[in-house]
Amino acid sequence: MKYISTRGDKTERRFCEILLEGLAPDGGLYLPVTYPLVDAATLARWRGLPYADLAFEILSLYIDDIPAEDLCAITRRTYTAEVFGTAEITPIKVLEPGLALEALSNGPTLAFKDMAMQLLGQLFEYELKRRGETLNILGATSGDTGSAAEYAMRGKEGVRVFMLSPAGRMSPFQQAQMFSLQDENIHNIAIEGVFDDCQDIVKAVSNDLAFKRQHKIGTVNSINWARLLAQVVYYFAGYFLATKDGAPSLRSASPPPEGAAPAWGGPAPADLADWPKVSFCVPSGNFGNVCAGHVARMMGLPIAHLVVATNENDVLDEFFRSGVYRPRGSAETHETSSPSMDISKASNFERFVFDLLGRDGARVQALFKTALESEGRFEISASEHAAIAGYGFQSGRSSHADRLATIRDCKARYGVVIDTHTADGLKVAQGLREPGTTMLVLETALPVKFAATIVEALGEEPPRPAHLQGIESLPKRVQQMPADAAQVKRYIERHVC
Ligand SMILES: N[C@@H](CCOP(=O)(O)O)C(=O)O
Repeated sequence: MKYISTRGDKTERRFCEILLEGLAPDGGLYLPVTYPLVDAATLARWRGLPYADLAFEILSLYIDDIPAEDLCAITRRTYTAEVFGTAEITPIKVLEPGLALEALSNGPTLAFKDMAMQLLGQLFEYELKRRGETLNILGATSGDTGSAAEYAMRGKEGVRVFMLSPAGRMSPFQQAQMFSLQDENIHNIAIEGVFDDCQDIVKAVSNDLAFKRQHKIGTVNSINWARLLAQVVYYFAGYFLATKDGAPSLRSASPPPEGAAPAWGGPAPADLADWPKVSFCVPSGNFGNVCAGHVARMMGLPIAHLVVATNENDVLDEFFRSGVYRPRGSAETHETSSPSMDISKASNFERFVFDLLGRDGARVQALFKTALESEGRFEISASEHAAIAGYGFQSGRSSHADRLATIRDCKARYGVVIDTHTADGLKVAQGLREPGTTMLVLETALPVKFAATIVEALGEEPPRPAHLQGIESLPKRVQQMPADAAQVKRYIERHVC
């Protein structure tokens, strides 16, 4: 499989190249030239696989520059019951018939980010060793990516992490998870600003190609295709678990009708037409998680709807309702009780718009660079807006009051305590359920990461794993600085060999 940029550079690159490169040189994001389509026979075969082997099958469709036996060993090393708590890796918790949570937060840092980051740690280590190179990872986090990346990369040979986070805006638990790490190769930088300022710095540094090459800068955010690819796997796993008892009889595979699909993939092959459909509701900030669902759907996984759930920072909900994309500035970005989604410029949104606009890189460049820089907004045409329905997207927003009510209701009705982001997802999902279609809400994190809001909702502390007792009082290792890419670059220069 080869990869191209969303901004018009059609140079085709291979997986390991873009794994280390992150952002494309023209400032765009990488996507595969086509989405490989799965048919009924393939889905039927995959249904019974352990998670690690399912990951291997899916990754193999996109990675042709790592030998199969090495890739298989990597996925088997990554997705183990020891690391993710259960043999299923992403079990589902049925709340009531037709409504379930997909548990994604049983990894080392108690958030769904571990699902991809543990794999990235293995892939980086493998590829760097093979090349005899080192990598300096520059990342941005609103709370969960940072700790997942640091836990996955700590102690890894040849890898250093520089993680930018918005000063004072993450929960005390999230800050403690990151800042208590004392490893030499981990650098925490608290930026005086919001997450978008951190992400802008990552992009500014990555777009300085001379600096990027000289200091071997890579990224672990979902702007890196490898992150998304790893996340595609749990849509398939969730689908199989949700349809375990309702699998249809299988027919022999037949190719999709000619002309039914755009050149880069989708819709589902005809032989999947009578497979049950599942909808996914995805709490969304940087649009990476739900963009992985878009990729799964383009591959033919029978997904009815991909529901984008935002918090009070509702730029994406506004876009899906109106066709207007108007990212907010720092002053307009609300500090909420689901802080990991306090994001107003969702990076991966560009990937979806690239597909929506017929993969017209020049148009994407005109919208995401020219229009956003000059006018701070863009609007797609009415027919383009109407076309969104064909991609299965729906959206909704949640507020602090909704979050509290949903956490209380979920505990009272189902005996399940959920975190604030998952509550945003469940709230939006409840408003968009359809009879006969199971809705899976993707769990974002465990409630202990946002204890103050859980106490506000339920009057009780959420359960905390024994090894994380007292984490907030450990010594902290963090450097604070203004939102200034030049200062971050100087810091990196001083700390790389
Ligand atoms: N919600 C994220 C923000 C970064 O998103 P990513 O998926 O691009 O890494 C966080 O918790 O840090």
